[in-house]
Amino acid sequence: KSHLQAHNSTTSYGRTELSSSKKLWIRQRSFSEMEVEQAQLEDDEEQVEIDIVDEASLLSLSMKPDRNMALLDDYEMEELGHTPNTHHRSGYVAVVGMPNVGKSTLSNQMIGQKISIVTDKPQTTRHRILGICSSPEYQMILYDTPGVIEKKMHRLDTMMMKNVRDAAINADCVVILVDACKTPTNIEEVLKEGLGDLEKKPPMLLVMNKKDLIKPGEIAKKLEWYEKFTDVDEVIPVSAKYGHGIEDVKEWILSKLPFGPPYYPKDIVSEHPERFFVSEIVREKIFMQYRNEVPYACQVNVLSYKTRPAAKDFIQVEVVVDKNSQKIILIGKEGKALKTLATAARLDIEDFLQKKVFLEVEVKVKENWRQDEGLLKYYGYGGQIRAM
Ligand SMILES: Nc1nc2c(ncn2[C@@H]2O[C@H](COP(=O)(O)OP(=O)(O)OP(=O)(O)O)[C@@H](O)[C@H]2O)c(=O)[nH]1
Repeated sequence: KSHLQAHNSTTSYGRTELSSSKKLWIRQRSFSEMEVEQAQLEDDEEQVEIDIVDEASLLSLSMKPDRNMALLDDYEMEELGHTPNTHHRSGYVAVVGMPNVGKSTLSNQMIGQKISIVTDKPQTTRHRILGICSSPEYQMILYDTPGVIEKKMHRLDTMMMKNVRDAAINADCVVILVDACKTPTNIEEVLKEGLGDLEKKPPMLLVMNKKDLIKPGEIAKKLEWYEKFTDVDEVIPVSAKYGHGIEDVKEWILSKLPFGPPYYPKDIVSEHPERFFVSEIVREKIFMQYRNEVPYACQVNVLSYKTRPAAKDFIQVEVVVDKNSQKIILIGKEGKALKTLATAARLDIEDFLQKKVFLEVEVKVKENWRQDEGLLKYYGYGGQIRAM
C-alpha cells in the first residue's frame, strides 16, 4: 500500500499521515472510539512534545508535491469516488499584491468559506493561507500570500517577504491583485517582490479589485492602462467583496492549470490544522478591538486544543506581546477588554467549527519576540507551520 495510511473512522476530524514525505495534514475524516481515546492521551502529552518536535513534523506550506509521488493513491481515489478523468486539471495559484487590496476577500470568495482573516487594517495576513478550491473537474490550490511590505522594520517582515517569493516559485499561475481606486502604477515592484528573478514567468492575471467603488468609465480606462503598460496576460475587473467577476477569475485560472489528478482529497478546503484558524480568528478580533501598534505586537498561539466527545472542545490560547504596557491595554480595566475579546473570538470560532467551545485567553510578555529568529520560526513564520 502506498503513501496514505487509511483510518477507519466515524466522527469529527482526523489526521492522515503521509508516510513517504512525513507530512501531516488535516482532512474531514472521523475517528473510531479507540482513536479518540488515543488522541486524548496524546493531547495530554502535547506540551512536552512541542519542545522536542523535529523538522519532519512541520508542514511545509510552500512545497508543491511531486505529481509522481501523488498524494492520493488509487485506494483513496476510489474511496472518495474520484474516478480517473483525463480532463481533470489541478495546480497551484499564487495570489500576490500590496497590503489591503483584497487578497483574503478574493480567496475566501473563491473557496466559498471564510478561511483567512479580513480586516480593514493593512498587513494582517502573516501566514500564507492555503485554500483549496475544488470541483469534480478541477482543484485549485490557492496561496494567499502575506501583504508585500515596504518598510523592513522587524526580522518578522523579512521572513514574511521570503514566504511571498516561495509562493510564486511554486505556482502554475499568478494572480496579481490591484486596487481599482488607486491610480494605475507599474506592478513591477510587486512582481519583483513576488516572483523574484524567475527566468520563466508563469502565466499572470491582473485582477482589478474593488470595482464597485469606481465609475464604469474609469474602470475601462484603468483596464486599458494595465493592458498597455504591463506584460500580464489578462486583466479582469472584479468586486471580491460582492462576488462580482469571481467566476471569470476562476475560468482564467482553470485555463492555465495543467491536466492532472487532484493533489488533495476533494473534501479538504485547507491544509492548515484547525488550531491555526483559531489563532487567526483571535488575531482578527484583536485587530478589530485594539488600536495603534498593539495589534501588530501580538502573537497568538494555541497552547492546547482538546476535543472532548461528551463536552465542549477546550481551547487554550496565549497572546504574546512585546511590553507590559501592551499587556495592560489588552487586559483592560478589571479584565473587561480581554473578556470582550475572548467572547467575540469564541463566537466566531464556534461559527467556524460548527460546535460549542470553551476558550481560555491569557496574555504574556516576551520582550522583542519580533526580532528573535528562533521564536519566529517556532511561531511558523519560516513558511512552515507546526502540525499538532
Ligand atoms: N468596496 C470593496 N471593498 C473590498 C473589496 N474587496 C476587499 N475589500 C475590503 O478591503 C479590505 C482589505 O481586504 P483584505 O481581503 O483583508 O485584503 P488583503 O489584500 O488580504 O490584505 P493584507 O492581509 O493586508 O494583505 C477589507 O476591508 C475588505 O472588506 C471589494 O471588492 N470592494
